[in-house]
Amino acid sequence: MTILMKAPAKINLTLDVLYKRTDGYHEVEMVMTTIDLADRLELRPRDDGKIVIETSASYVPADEHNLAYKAAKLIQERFQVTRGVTIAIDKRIPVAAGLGGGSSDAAATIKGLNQLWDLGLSTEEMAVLGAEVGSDVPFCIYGGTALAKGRGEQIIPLPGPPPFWIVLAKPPIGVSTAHVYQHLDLGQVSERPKTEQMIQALKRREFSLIVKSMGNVLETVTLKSYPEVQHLKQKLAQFGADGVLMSGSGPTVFGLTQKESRAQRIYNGLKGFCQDVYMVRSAGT
Ligand SMILES: C[C@@](CO)(OP(=O)(O)O)[C@H](O)COP(=O)(O)OP(=O)(O)OC[C@H]1O[C@@H](n2ccc(N)nc2=O)[C@H](O)[C@@H]1O
Ligand SMILES: Nc1ncnc2c1ncn2[C@@H]1O[C@H](COP(=O)(O)OP(=O)(O)O)[C@@H](O)[C@H]1O
Repeated sequence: MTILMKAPAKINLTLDVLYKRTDGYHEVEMVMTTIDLADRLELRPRDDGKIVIETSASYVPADEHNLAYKAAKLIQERFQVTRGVTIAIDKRIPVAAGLGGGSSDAAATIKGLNQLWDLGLSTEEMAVLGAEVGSDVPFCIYGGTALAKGRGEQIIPLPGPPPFWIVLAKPPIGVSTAHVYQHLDLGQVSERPKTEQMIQALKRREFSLIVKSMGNVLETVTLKSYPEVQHLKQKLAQFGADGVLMSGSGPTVFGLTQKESRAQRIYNGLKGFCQDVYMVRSAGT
């Protein structure tokens, strides 16, 4: 039996950091939603007990550093599984971009192996396992739209937003999440995202209020280090995006609009300034 899984990317509609914890992580409050840009995973059973990663992208590790490998290894050990698996990853989500691609591959692996190895795990149990692989993995297990708290692993599902288009632009740099958190100075943050207002906006399915509530405190680090990220934000706004923000630790920025024709105009405009531009639908319902 071969299992096929879709591993979608996320964007952060809000990302607030409350304080730095004694364990080195940061206490966060963030609203995340799934978008229609996804890696494809094929999970093929192996009799030799090995975990083998095959990937189309040369810049993604094909060894034990791959988050899908880590997820499979964790499950093998935790449930004393003697069977192996080949995980073929068709990489479509930009890497080290703030879109959670690796986390989503790990989540898809956990869900896929739950089927392939008949583990009978609930969503909650899979999310707890996922948190051992990375802070964003539990959200990817649930998918949809959710408030994430703690270091990101505590998931409170939220109603999905009304449909909208997202234009993503990724400058040709990779940003390390650890580096961005390390250099965050909460004293420098003057504007916080309106998390509670975002939750209300989602409950009321009010696009204009969603746009007004967006914010990401990690922009204070990434925009300072990489002026091109700020430049792309300005271009997204200039070409007509209603809400513009950096996703996660960056460097990908996104613009939202409800009109397909406007999204197309923004996409065409951005193409003149940036090689990596995507136009996708929201998928967080
Ligand atoms: C910033 C966010 C927003 O969604 O996403 P990305 O930009 O990576 O997509 C997440 O908080 C990223 O989650 P994830 O990428 O899973 O992080 P992890 O692997 O758990 O941690 C990587 C490193 O980031 C720092 N870290 C992460 C989460 C957190 N709440 N506080 C932290 O300080 C720690 O230094 C940690 O060693
Ligand atoms: N399956 C995977 N897909 C992408 N990157 C991966 C994967 N496994 C491990 N990585 C590593 O994780 C790092 C972060 O990748 P990614 O999850 O794409 O970042 P982000 O969460 O910022 O979008 C990269 O430097 C990459 O080398």
